[in-house]
Amino acid sequence: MADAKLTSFFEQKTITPTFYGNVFQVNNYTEESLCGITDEVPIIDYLILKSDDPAQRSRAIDNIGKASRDFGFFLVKNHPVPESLSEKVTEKFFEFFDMTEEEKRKYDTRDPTDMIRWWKADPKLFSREQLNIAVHPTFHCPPNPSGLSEILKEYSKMVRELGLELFRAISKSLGLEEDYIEKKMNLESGHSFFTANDYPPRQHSQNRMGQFDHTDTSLLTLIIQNVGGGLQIEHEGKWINVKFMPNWIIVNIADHLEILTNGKCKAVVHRVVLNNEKRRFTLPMFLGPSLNTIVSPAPEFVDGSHPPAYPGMSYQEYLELNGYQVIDGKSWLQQIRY
Ligand SMILES: O=C(O)CCC(=O)C(=O)O
Ligand SMILES: [Fe+2]
Repeated sequence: MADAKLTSFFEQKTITPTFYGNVFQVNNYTEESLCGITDEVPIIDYLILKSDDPAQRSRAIDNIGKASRDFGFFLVKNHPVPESLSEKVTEKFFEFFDMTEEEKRKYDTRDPTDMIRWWKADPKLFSREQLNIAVHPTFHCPPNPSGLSEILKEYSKMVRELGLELFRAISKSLGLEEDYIEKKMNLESGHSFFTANDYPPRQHSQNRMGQFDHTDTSLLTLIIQNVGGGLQIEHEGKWINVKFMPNWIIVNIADHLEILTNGKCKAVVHRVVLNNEKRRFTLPMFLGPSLNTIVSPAPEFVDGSHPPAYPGMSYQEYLELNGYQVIDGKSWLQQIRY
Protein backbone atom coordinates (compact mmCIF):
# COMPACT_ATOMS: atom_id res chain seq x y z
CA MET A 1 0.00 0.00 0.00
CA ALA A 2 1.25 3.48 -0.84
CA ASP A 3 2.47 5.47 2.17
CA ALA A 4 0.96 8.78 3.34
CA LYS A 5 3.79 10.81 1.84
CA LEU A 6 3.18 9.19 -1.51
CA THR A 7 -0.55 9.89 -1.36
CA SER A 8 0.11 13.54 -0.63
CA PHE A 9 2.67 13.60 -3.41
CA PHE A 10 0.00 12.48 -5.88
CA GLU A 11 -2.48 15.00 -4.49
CA GLN A 12 -0.03 17.82 -5.11
CA LYS A 13 1.19 16.76 -8.53
CA THR A 14 -0.82 15.71 -11.49
CA ILE A 15 1.02 13.00 -13.30
CA THR A 16 -0.86 11.91 -16.35
CA PRO A 17 0.45 8.63 -17.62
CA THR A 18 -0.04 9.49 -21.28
CA PHE A 19 2.04 7.02 -23.13
CA TYR A 20 4.62 8.78 -25.29
CA GLY A 21 2.13 11.59 -25.78
CA ASN A 22 4.61 14.43 -26.07
CA VAL A 23 4.87 15.03 -29.80
CA PHE A 24 6.59 18.35 -29.22
CA GLN A 25 9.43 16.49 -27.59
CA VAL A 26 9.58 14.05 -30.48
CA ASN A 27 9.91 16.85 -33.02
CA ASN A 28 12.44 18.51 -30.80
CA TYR A 29 15.15 15.97 -31.56
CA THR A 30 17.55 17.09 -34.24
CA GLU A 31 19.80 14.74 -36.19
CA GLU A 32 22.78 16.31 -34.47
CA SER A 33 21.42 15.90 -30.95
CA LEU A 34 20.95 12.17 -31.56
CA CYS A 35 24.54 11.46 -32.59
CA GLY A 36 25.98 10.64 -29.17
CA ILE A 37 29.68 10.41 -28.40
CA THR A 38 32.19 7.61 -28.08
CA ASP A 39 33.51 7.14 -24.55
CA GLU A 40 34.66 4.44 -22.16
CA VAL A 41 32.02 2.48 -20.26
CA PRO A 42 32.69 -0.02 -17.44
CA ILE A 43 33.33 -3.63 -18.50
CA ILE A 44 33.16 -6.51 -16.02
CA ASP A 45 34.92 -9.79 -16.72
CA TYR A 46 32.70 -12.52 -15.29
CA LEU A 47 35.63 -14.97 -15.14
CA ILE A 48 37.35 -12.61 -12.71
CA LEU A 49 34.16 -12.27 -10.63
CA LYS A 50 34.04 -16.07 -10.32
CA SER A 51 37.81 -16.51 -9.94
CA ASP A 52 39.24 -18.78 -7.21
CA ASP A 53 41.51 -15.95 -6.15
CA PRO A 54 39.74 -13.85 -3.46
CA ALA A 55 41.77 -10.75 -4.39
CA GLN A 56 40.59 -10.95 -8.01
CA ARG A 57 36.99 -11.52 -6.92
CA SER A 58 37.04 -8.56 -4.63
CA ARG A 59 38.49 -6.37 -7.40
CA ALA A 60 35.60 -7.38 -9.70
CA ILE A 61 33.07 -6.66 -6.92
CA ASP A 62 34.59 -3.23 -6.33
CA ASN A 63 34.35 -2.51 -10.04
CA ILE A 64 30.70 -3.54 -10.12
CA GLY A 65 30.03 -1.28 -7.12
CA LYS A 66 31.77 1.66 -8.76
CA ALA A 67 29.93 1.12 -12.06
CA SER A 68 26.57 0.88 -10.24
CA ARG A 69 27.20 4.14 -8.40
CA ASP A 70 28.89 6.21 -11.13
CA PHE A 71 27.27 4.96 -14.34
CA GLY A 72 24.29 2.80 -13.34
CA PHE A 73 25.51 0.66 -16.17
CA PHE A 74 28.13 -1.93 -17.15
CA LEU A 75 28.89 -4.57 -19.75
CA VAL A 76 29.60 -8.19 -18.81
CA LYS A 77 31.98 -10.33 -20.85
CA ASN A 78 32.87 -14.03 -20.47
CA HIS A 79 29.50 -14.77 -18.85
CA PRO A 80 28.01 -18.29 -18.90
CA VAL A 81 25.12 -17.69 -21.36
CA PRO A 82 26.21 -19.49 -24.58
CA GLU A 83 26.31 -17.35 -27.70
CA SER A 84 24.50 -20.13 -29.63
CA LEU A 85 21.56 -19.89 -27.21
CA SER A 86 21.31 -16.09 -27.59
CA GLU A 87 21.42 -16.53 -31.37
CA LYS A 88 18.67 -19.17 -31.31
CA VAL A 89 16.41 -17.05 -29.13
CA THR A 90 16.99 -14.06 -31.45
CA GLU A 91 16.10 -16.13 -34.53
CA LYS A 92 12.88 -17.33 -32.90
CA PHE A 93 11.81 -13.79 -32.02
CA PHE A 94 12.50 -12.66 -35.59
CA GLU A 95 10.16 -15.48 -36.65
CA PHE A 96 7.57 -14.08 -34.25
CA PHE A 97 7.89 -10.51 -35.54
CA ASP A 98 7.73 -11.81 -39.15
CA MET A 99 4.31 -13.40 -38.54
CA THR A 100 1.25 -11.61 -39.98
CA GLU A 101 -0.04 -8.58 -38.11
CA GLU A 102 -3.33 -10.43 -37.61
CA GLU A 103 -1.55 -13.21 -35.69
CA LYS A 104 0.38 -10.74 -33.54
CA ARG A 105 -2.72 -8.68 -32.80
CA LYS A 106 -3.99 -11.51 -30.60
CA TYR A 107 -1.60 -10.10 -28.02
CA ASP A 108 -2.52 -6.44 -28.59
CA THR A 109 -4.69 -6.55 -25.49
CA ARG A 110 -4.37 -3.02 -24.11
CA ASP A 111 -4.50 -4.57 -20.66
CA PRO A 112 -1.16 -3.88 -18.99
CA THR A 113 -1.62 -6.72 -16.51
CA ASP A 114 -1.69 -9.36 -19.27
CA MET A 115 1.34 -11.60 -19.18
CA ILE A 116 1.93 -11.54 -22.95
CA ARG A 117 1.49 -8.26 -24.84
CA TRP A 118 2.39 -7.20 -28.35
CA TRP A 119 2.48 -3.60 -29.39
CA LYS A 120 3.60 -1.52 -32.36
CA ALA A 121 4.43 2.18 -32.07
CA ASP A 122 2.85 4.90 -34.18
CA PRO A 123 5.64 5.24 -36.79
CA LYS A 124 5.08 9.01 -36.88
CA LEU A 125 6.39 9.13 -33.30
CA PHE A 126 8.97 6.40 -33.11
CA SER A 127 9.86 3.08 -34.69
CA ARG A 128 9.59 -0.04 -32.61
CA GLU A 129 7.57 -3.22 -32.34
CA GLN A 130 7.63 -5.04 -29.03
CA LEU A 131 6.50 -8.17 -27.27
CA ASN A 132 6.35 -8.27 -23.46
CA ILE A 133 6.39 -11.69 -21.81
CA ALA A 134 6.32 -12.34 -18.06
CA VAL A 135 8.57 -15.31 -17.28
CA HIS A 136 8.92 -15.44 -13.50
CA PRO A 137 7.60 -16.64 -11.05
CA THR A 138 5.32 -18.17 -13.72
CA PHE A 139 6.61 -18.71 -17.21
CA HIS A 140 4.47 -17.47 -20.12
CA CYS A 141 5.15 -17.60 -23.84
CA PRO A 142 3.13 -17.49 -27.10
CA PRO A 143 2.80 -20.98 -28.66
CA ASN A 144 4.04 -19.69 -32.04
CA PRO A 145 6.52 -19.85 -33.59
CA SER A 146 7.04 -23.43 -32.50
CA GLY A 147 10.15 -23.91 -30.42
CA LEU A 148 10.17 -20.33 -29.05
CA SER A 149 8.82 -21.40 -25.67
CA GLU A 150 11.46 -24.12 -25.04
CA ILE A 151 14.34 -21.88 -26.06
CA LEU A 152 13.05 -18.88 -24.16
CA LYS A 153 12.62 -20.98 -21.01
CA GLU A 154 16.21 -22.18 -21.16
CA TYR A 155 17.54 -18.71 -21.95
CA SER A 156 15.41 -17.14 -19.22
CA LYS A 157 16.77 -19.54 -16.59
CA MET A 158 20.38 -18.82 -17.51
CA VAL A 159 20.00 -15.04 -17.62
CA ARG A 160 18.11 -15.03 -14.33
CA GLU A 161 20.91 -17.03 -12.70
CA LEU A 162 23.44 -14.55 -14.05
CA GLY A 163 21.28 -11.73 -12.67
CA LEU A 164 21.22 -13.37 -9.22
CA GLU A 165 25.03 -13.58 -9.26
CA LEU A 166 25.16 -9.88 -10.08
CA PHE A 167 22.74 -9.08 -7.23
CA ARG A 168 25.11 -10.95 -4.89
CA ALA A 169 28.08 -8.96 -6.16
CA ILE A 170 26.17 -5.66 -5.86
CA SER A 171 25.08 -6.54 -2.29
CA LYS A 172 28.71 -7.24 -1.35
CA SER A 173 29.93 -4.07 -3.05
CA LEU A 174 27.54 -2.19 -0.74
CA GLY A 175 29.13 -3.83 2.30
CA LEU A 176 26.14 -6.12 2.89
CA GLU A 177 25.61 -9.88 3.07
CA GLU A 178 25.65 -11.40 -0.41
CA ASP A 179 21.99 -12.49 -0.22
CA TYR A 180 20.81 -9.06 1.04
CA ILE A 181 19.04 -7.93 -2.17
CA GLU A 182 17.79 -11.43 -2.95
CA LYS A 183 16.07 -11.75 0.45
CA LYS A 184 14.89 -8.17 0.86
CA MET A 185 13.35 -8.07 -2.64
CA ASN A 186 11.89 -11.60 -2.41
CA LEU A 187 13.55 -12.58 -5.64
CA GLU A 188 12.48 -16.19 -5.32
CA SER A 189 9.06 -14.97 -6.41
CA GLY A 190 10.43 -11.90 -8.20
CA HIS A 191 8.37 -10.58 -11.12
CA SER A 192 10.56 -10.80 -14.20
CA PHE A 193 9.68 -10.16 -17.80
CA PHE A 194 11.25 -9.81 -21.21
CA THR A 195 10.61 -7.15 -23.77
CA ALA A 196 11.60 -8.31 -27.23
CA ASN A 197 12.30 -5.12 -29.23
CA ASP A 198 12.31 -5.11 -33.04
CA TYR A 199 13.63 -1.86 -34.58
CA PRO A 200 13.66 -1.26 -38.34
CA PRO A 201 16.80 0.13 -39.93
CA ARG A 202 16.94 3.90 -40.31
CA GLN A 203 16.36 3.85 -44.07
CA HIS A 204 13.02 2.03 -43.59
CA SER A 205 11.72 4.39 -40.96
CA GLN A 206 10.05 7.79 -40.87
CA ASN A 207 12.13 8.90 -37.88
CA ARG A 208 15.26 8.05 -35.93
CA MET A 209 13.83 7.24 -32.50
CA GLY A 210 13.53 3.69 -31.20
CA GLN A 211 12.88 4.59 -27.55
CA PHE A 212 12.84 7.93 -25.74
CA ASP A 213 14.92 8.71 -22.66
CA HIS A 214 13.86 6.52 -19.77
CA THR A 215 15.02 4.44 -16.83
CA ASP A 216 13.82 0.86 -16.41
CA THR A 217 11.24 0.06 -13.74
CA SER A 218 12.92 -3.16 -12.56
CA LEU A 219 15.83 -3.63 -10.14
CA LEU A 220 18.29 -4.70 -12.81
CA THR A 221 17.98 -5.19 -16.58
CA LEU A 222 20.13 -7.61 -18.61
CA ILE A 223 20.11 -7.11 -22.39
CA ILE A 224 21.37 -8.92 -25.48
CA GLN A 225 21.29 -7.49 -29.01
CA ASN A 226 21.86 -8.89 -32.52
CA VAL A 227 23.74 -5.84 -33.75
CA GLY A 228 25.39 -2.81 -32.13
CA GLY A 229 24.67 0.82 -32.86
CA GLY A 230 21.50 2.10 -31.25
CA LEU A 231 21.63 2.15 -27.46
CA GLN A 232 22.80 5.37 -25.81
CA ILE A 233 23.30 5.98 -22.10
CA GLU A 234 23.35 9.35 -20.38
CA HIS A 235 26.47 10.02 -18.36
CA GLU A 236 27.58 13.39 -16.98
CA GLY A 237 25.22 15.25 -19.30
CA LYS A 238 26.41 13.47 -22.45
CA TRP A 239 24.92 10.67 -24.53
CA ILE A 240 27.37 7.80 -24.94
CA ASN A 241 26.94 5.33 -27.81
CA VAL A 242 27.25 1.89 -26.27
CA LYS A 243 29.47 -0.24 -28.45
CA PHE A 244 30.25 -3.81 -27.51
CA MET A 245 31.21 -7.23 -28.78
CA PRO A 246 28.60 -9.84 -29.73
CA ASN A 247 27.57 -11.93 -26.75
CA TRP A 248 28.48 -9.40 -24.11
CA ILE A 249 25.53 -8.61 -21.89
CA ILE A 250 24.44 -5.07 -21.11
CA VAL A 251 23.43 -4.44 -17.50
CA ASN A 252 21.34 -1.42 -16.47
CA ILE A 253 20.77 -0.47 -12.84
CA ALA A 254 17.04 0.26 -12.70
CA ASP A 255 14.59 2.27 -10.56
CA HIS A 256 14.09 -0.18 -7.71
CA LEU A 257 17.78 -0.60 -6.95
CA GLU A 258 18.06 3.18 -6.84
CA ILE A 259 15.05 3.39 -4.47
CA LEU A 260 16.26 0.55 -2.22
CA THR A 261 19.74 2.07 -1.88
CA ASN A 262 18.30 5.60 -1.43
CA GLY A 263 20.10 6.82 -4.54
CA LYS A 264 23.47 5.20 -3.90
CA CYS A 265 23.07 3.00 -7.00
CA LYS A 266 21.95 5.05 -10.02
CA ALA A 267 19.23 4.04 -12.44
CA VAL A 268 20.78 4.85 -15.80
CA VAL A 269 18.84 7.08 -18.21
CA HIS A 270 19.05 5.58 -21.69
CA ARG A 271 17.42 5.80 -25.11
CA VAL A 272 17.50 4.06 -28.47
CA VAL A 273 18.17 5.63 -31.85
CA LEU A 274 17.80 3.46 -34.92
CA ASN A 275 20.72 1.64 -36.42
CA ASN A 276 21.48 3.25 -39.78
CA GLU A 277 21.72 0.05 -41.80
CA LYS A 278 20.44 -2.97 -39.90
CA ARG A 279 17.21 -4.26 -38.43
CA ARG A 280 18.07 -4.42 -34.73
CA PHE A 281 16.70 -6.84 -32.14
CA THR A 282 17.23 -6.51 -28.41
CA LEU A 283 16.00 -8.67 -25.55
CA PRO A 284 16.07 -6.98 -22.15
CA MET A 285 15.21 -9.14 -19.15
CA PHE A 286 13.73 -6.95 -16.40
CA LEU A 287 14.45 -8.54 -13.02
CA GLY A 288 12.13 -7.09 -10.42
CA PRO A 289 11.05 -7.66 -6.81
CA SER A 290 7.97 -9.80 -6.19
CA LEU A 291 4.85 -7.81 -7.10
CA ASN A 292 3.74 -7.38 -3.48
CA THR A 293 7.14 -6.32 -2.09
CA ILE A 294 7.00 -2.74 -0.83
CA VAL A 295 10.22 -1.05 -1.82
CA SER A 296 11.45 2.01 0.02
CA PRO A 297 14.94 3.27 0.93
CA ALA A 298 16.42 0.62 3.27
CA PRO A 299 17.56 1.70 6.78
CA GLU A 300 21.18 0.84 5.83
CA PHE A 301 21.11 3.78 3.39
CA VAL A 302 19.25 6.32 5.48
CA ASP A 303 20.73 8.65 8.12
CA GLY A 304 20.58 12.29 9.20
CA SER A 305 22.34 13.52 6.10
CA HIS A 306 20.60 11.04 3.78
CA PRO A 307 16.86 11.20 4.51
CA PRO A 308 14.63 8.87 2.44
CA ALA A 309 14.50 10.36 -1.06
CA TYR A 310 11.70 8.19 -2.46
CA PRO A 311 8.23 7.11 -1.32
CA GLY A 312 7.64 3.44 -0.54
CA MET A 313 5.24 1.45 -2.66
CA SER A 314 4.80 -2.09 -3.93
CA TYR A 315 6.33 -3.08 -7.24
CA GLN A 316 2.81 -3.77 -8.53
CA GLU A 317 1.65 -0.24 -7.64
CA TYR A 318 4.76 1.23 -9.21
CA LEU A 319 4.10 -0.64 -12.46
CA GLU A 320 0.42 0.29 -12.39
CA LEU A 321 1.06 3.99 -11.76
CA ASN A 322 3.56 3.86 -14.55
CA GLY A 323 1.02 2.36 -16.95
CA TYR A 324 3.63 -0.41 -17.14
CA GLN A 325 5.60 1.99 -19.33
CA VAL A 326 7.53 5.23 -19.11
CA ILE A 327 5.73 8.54 -18.98
CA ASP A 328 6.08 11.13 -21.73
CA GLY A 329 9.37 9.55 -22.64
CA LYS A 330 10.79 10.71 -19.33
CA SER A 331 12.02 8.78 -16.37
CA TRP A 332 9.20 7.95 -14.01
CA LEU A 333 11.73 7.83 -11.21
CA GLN A 334 12.66 11.48 -11.72
CA GLN A 335 9.05 12.43 -11.16
CA ILE A 336 8.63 10.70 -7.81
CA ARG A 337 11.93 11.69 -6.20
CA TYR A 338 11.28 13.93 -3.18
O1 LIG B 1 16.93 -1.75 -27.29
C1 LIG B 1 17.80 -1.32 -26.53
O2 LIG B 1 18.97 -1.13 -26.87
C2 LIG B 1 17.43 -0.98 -25.12
C3 LIG B 1 16.03 -1.43 -24.78
C4 LIG B 1 15.47 -0.73 -23.59
O3 LIG B 1 16.01 0.19 -23.06
C5 LIG B 1 14.16 -1.19 -23.04
O4 LIG B 1 13.46 -2.00 -23.69
O5 LIG B 1 13.82 -0.72 -21.93
FE1 LIG C 1 15.25 0.49 -21.08
